[in-house]
Amino acid sequence: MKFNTQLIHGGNSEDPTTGAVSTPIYRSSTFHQHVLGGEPKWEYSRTGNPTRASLEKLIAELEHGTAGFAFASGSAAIHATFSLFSQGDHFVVGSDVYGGTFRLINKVLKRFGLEFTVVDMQDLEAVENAIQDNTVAIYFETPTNPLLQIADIKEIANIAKKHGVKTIVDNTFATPYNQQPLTLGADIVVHSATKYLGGHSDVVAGLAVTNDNEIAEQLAFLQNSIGSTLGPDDSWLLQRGMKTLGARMRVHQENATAVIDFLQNDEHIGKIYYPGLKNFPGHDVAVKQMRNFGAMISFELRDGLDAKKFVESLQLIDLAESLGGIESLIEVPAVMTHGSIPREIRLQNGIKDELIRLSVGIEDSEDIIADLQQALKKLD
Ligand SMILES: Cc1ncc(COP(=O)(O)O)c(C=O)c1O
Ligand SMILES: N[C@@H](CCSC[C@H](N)C(=O)O)C(=O)O
Repeated sequence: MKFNTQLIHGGNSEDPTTGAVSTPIYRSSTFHQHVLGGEPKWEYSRTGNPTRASLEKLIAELEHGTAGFAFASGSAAIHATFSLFSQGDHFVVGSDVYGGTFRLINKVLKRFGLEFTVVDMQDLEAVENAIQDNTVAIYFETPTNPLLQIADIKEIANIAKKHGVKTIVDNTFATPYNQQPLTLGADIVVHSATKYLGGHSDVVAGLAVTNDNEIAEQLAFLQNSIGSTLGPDDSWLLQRGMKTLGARMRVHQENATAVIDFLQNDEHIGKIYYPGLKNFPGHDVAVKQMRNFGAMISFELRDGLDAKKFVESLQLIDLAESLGGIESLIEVPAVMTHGSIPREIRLQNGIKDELIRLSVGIEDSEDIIADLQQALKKLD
């Protein structure tokens, strides 16, 4: 089955009891057991729920994994993934990651004895040099949030394999439509499904996928033990949203291409961060490992222009934290999504105070561009 067909017919596309073509919402916390001490397929909804199971099967299929796990948020999926490891274990992590992931690592996981070395994932030599005797995994986003940096998944996974460590990729920005890290050698993929997968800014959810049976068994255990699972209503809503991922991504892409063209030719715009640009550092790797470049764009205004005035002047594009929804969203990472990273670390990693991040939606591109244009004119 090809990708778009899989989106629609994957998972448990037909309910075994009724034949319903939309997976029913099994809104039951527990399930009747016919014999005492048997091994029922369903026993309790934290352990397993048929609606959630359909979604988990679907994401496993889309990412070419063998098992998928749905969580209450992307952060919960990442937390459960790090919970595979133990006190004293060391990780090499990408220097540009979502602010909440930075916070989880520094304010939570370190307290439980996990150790981290932060590395620019574009520098393969630095990645390999950061591996220690107690390193257990390499964790990174590609493209990254918010600088859109590209890491070479295949090369990093090869380094990881050489040293007997796991590769974990946050695939939120690319989605399995644009990139499938497990096929490039990664061991675990995590998602904030709140973003493109859900696609409509109406659900907070997280997913993890692996193709390693041992990891899958442990993740199932952790998902049940920690208990940060996705409920049946949100599981249904997420799977419903995912059915149109391919169709949405095509329009996101078309619009992003038009917006990039506009930004490149507007006199108010300074540096643009977008892997589709030929002179962008990760462009060649992106061409190699992605179907297309996605619809996340970061940029700076020309020196001296007021980013706050610009984002507050937008009328169609929402000033809001999040991305990947059908509506265009804009934000200033230093103040919003990456505010939990201390300023000096943000600056060290290349996130300037005035950096602007745009999630290009699927409205008519002319309207998105007209809105950007009128807000930029206000800066004259
Ligand atoms: C790349 C990335 N990973 C993980 C997360 C965490 O996801 P969630 O907000 O669903 O917890 C986010 C955003 O929140 C993100 O942008
Ligand atoms: N205020 C929230 C930040 C949410 S950011 C959501 C998303 N990852 C994005 O990058 O837009 C928090 O502090 O957790």
